[in-house]
Amino acid sequence: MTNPESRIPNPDDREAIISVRGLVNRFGEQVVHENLDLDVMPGEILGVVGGSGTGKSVLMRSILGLRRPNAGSIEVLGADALADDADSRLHIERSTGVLFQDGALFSSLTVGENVQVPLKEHNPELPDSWRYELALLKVKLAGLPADAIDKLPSQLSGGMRKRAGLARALALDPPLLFLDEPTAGLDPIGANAFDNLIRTLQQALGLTVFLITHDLDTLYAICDRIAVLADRKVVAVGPIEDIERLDHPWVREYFNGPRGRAAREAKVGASESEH
Ligand SMILES: Nc1ncnc2c1ncn2[C@@H]1O[C@H](COP(=O)(O)OP(=O)(O)OP(=O)(O)O)[C@@H](O)[C@H]1O
Repeated sequence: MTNPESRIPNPDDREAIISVRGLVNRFGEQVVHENLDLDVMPGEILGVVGGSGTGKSVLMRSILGLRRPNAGSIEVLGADALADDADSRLHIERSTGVLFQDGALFSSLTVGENVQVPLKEHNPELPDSWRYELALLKVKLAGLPADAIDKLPSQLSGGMRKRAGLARALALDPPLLFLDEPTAGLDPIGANAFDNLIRTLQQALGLTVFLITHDLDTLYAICDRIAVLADRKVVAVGPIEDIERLDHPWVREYFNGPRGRAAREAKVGASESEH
């Protein structure tokens, strides 16, 4: 019999920071998720991939409590994400930052005012000058120049708008960050810079990141594990080396197509030049 005290800790024994069990999501006749299970581990960047319409955004919305699933359970940081009580909702809201695909900034507010929205909502007691300073810190953390704080979203480039959205997502210092296709619409250099920013912030702030993407370069460059959505559930989760060998039709086509090969070769080239 194994003495429990002599067991060597296994990283997989860590408790999940997000735990989804038996998730079902339906829209009328359309079944998007059927008994979907997923664990997100603390401190990881989990890349969530899958064909168009496989339910990546619906999964994220369910975890965030923005959509009530038809069945299943979801725990976020130990709280029941589907509970109706205000305390659980507040706990999850305060612990999660979200960057939606289009940045979802208020177009009539400056970048600084956008970043201050969650601060005003959750820390109304803070003096205005402190809120401004905190917003400035987040703007700089997101890699924007300080003068971007007084600009309107329409005065920024697409890449800068994403960074402004990221600054707002970080406003409350959440341990959990959700990113929906963060590099979509960015040119390759901008996308690469954004990947590096996410990795740097994740390491510096100890974030756990749930990242929906179609971008193979992002998967190879910064994701610790990949979750594949197909056939209405998560068909596999693991490091990319394991996922790319998976015998599943969508996975074969995705990872072994010309883009998959190019991303893999770029990763190999990058690790060789590091040594
Ligand atoms: N509010 C809604 N009402 C009806 N159907 C919906 C709703 N939201 C999502 N769906 C459907 O659920 C399915 C999954 O949508 P979802 O946006 O999660 O896909 P996705 O994997 O994120 O796709 P993509 O990669 O194209 O962004 C789609 O077929 C979509 O049409």
